[in-house]
Amino acid sequence: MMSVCSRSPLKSCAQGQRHRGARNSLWSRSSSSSSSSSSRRSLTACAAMKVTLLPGDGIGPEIMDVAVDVLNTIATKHDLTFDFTTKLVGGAAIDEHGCPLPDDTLDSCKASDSVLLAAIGGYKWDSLPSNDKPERGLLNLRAGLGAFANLRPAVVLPQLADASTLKPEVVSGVDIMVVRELTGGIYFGEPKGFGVSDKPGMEGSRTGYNTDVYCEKEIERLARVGYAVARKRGSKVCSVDKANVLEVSQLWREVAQRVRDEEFPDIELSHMYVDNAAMQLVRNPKQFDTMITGNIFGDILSDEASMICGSIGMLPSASIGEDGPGLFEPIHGSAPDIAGQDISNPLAMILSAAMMLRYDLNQEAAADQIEKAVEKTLDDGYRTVDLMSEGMKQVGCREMGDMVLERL
Ligand SMILES: NC(=O)C1=CN([C@@H]2O[C@H](COP(=O)(O)OP(=O)(O)OC[C@H]3O[C@@H](n4cnc5c(N)ncnc54)[C@H](O)[C@@H]3O)[C@@H](O)[C@H]2O)C=CC1
Ligand SMILES: CC(C)CC(=O)C(=O)O
Ligand SMILES: [Mg+2]
Repeated sequence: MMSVCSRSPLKSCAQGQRHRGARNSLWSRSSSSSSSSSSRRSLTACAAMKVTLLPGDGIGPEIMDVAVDVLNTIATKHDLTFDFTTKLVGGAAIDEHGCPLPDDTLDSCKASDSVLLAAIGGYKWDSLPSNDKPERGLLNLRAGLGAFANLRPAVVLPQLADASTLKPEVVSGVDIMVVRELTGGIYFGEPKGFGVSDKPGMEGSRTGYNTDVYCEKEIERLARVGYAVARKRGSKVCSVDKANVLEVSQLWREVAQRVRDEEFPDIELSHMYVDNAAMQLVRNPKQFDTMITGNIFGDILSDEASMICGSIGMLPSASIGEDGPGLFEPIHGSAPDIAGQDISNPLAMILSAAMMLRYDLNQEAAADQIEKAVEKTLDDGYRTVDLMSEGMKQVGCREMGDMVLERL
């Protein structure tokens, strides 16, 4: 059975012994499996794995609770020890400390082997100035950890081929890895702000502006991750940009092509404009293997890809840099519209914990076991409301978590 995110592109460390910089060398390995020497080494008992937990806002705390239960259960089965520290981020941190990313939170994350985040944001904080919003806390966390590459696997599990709004024959077998640049582009570019227009005919009208900017080094390092990831998959990469209009995309395309030509000649590379990519994802998603793209395009395309898989509540992600702990989070937000009702889907959160075990903590077997338990739960017909279809058994967030725990 295909596992949700089993084709690990990167591995870094044994339990409690982070190997700084190890990811880079491992990116170029041609294969990874649970019998690799690094995985075997990880099975020997060693120090506790320090993990900072960031439940955040909205549905964040309820899905985090479930994921922590899963991690605690898997720890007993694999003789692992977690040292969890829970910290505030986003709206919860604003309410308590007046800022969305307190130093104490970032310091804890940096001192950890890995970071697990649920989601941030909510209506309550929507009218704050941009730099004070929960979302800025998340962006600064990603930047603070140097987590520039965001891996978002969009895999259609056979159990959920009919859960998508698209036809089963269109989505069955889809297995896409979106590699999104995460610490640059328009979410970070300067100048940004509000002003007054001097455009002819619009003089005096308020303006809002942002800057989409990438330097060559940012594109190069993201492209390298994308190609290395692709090597462990179908060796086929589609780089998505808007080079027919944007200078920043023209540079993106040129650099992506150069890195491929100079360092990854075995990779089949194509380029696609983002508007076409959005359309092609719905028309024929199976044409894609690995996509590399900038921050905003990857944000949007991965939400679109999630619906190919049945629900945004299914997609986990790993955000990684050259060094330091990775950040693992579902791709969805805090879903304030359903928060506090115990109806959210915790599977993306659980699968993010599995990605953390595999990518950051080198616990391949434990990650496999969690993913299999998720698939078995779906096999047995349990569905949260976002995935619900005729003949299935509807469960809430907590109960879905319990079903996964029973199958671990
Ligand atoms: N990484 C993060 O923490 C992110 C935070 N946000 C923030 O989240 C807040 C809400 O943003 P939206 O645009 O509504 O995006 P969202 O992803 O929170 O929700 C979009 C839709 O999907 C549903 N949904 C999301 N996750 C679900 C789950 N696990 N189970 C079932 N249904 C789920 C929601 O109920 C909603 O109808 C905003 O404040 C936004 O800035 C948005 C995206 C990512
Ligand atoms: C703060 C946002 C950029 C979060 C988001 O939508 C995402 O990372 O998917
Ligand atoms: Mg998003």
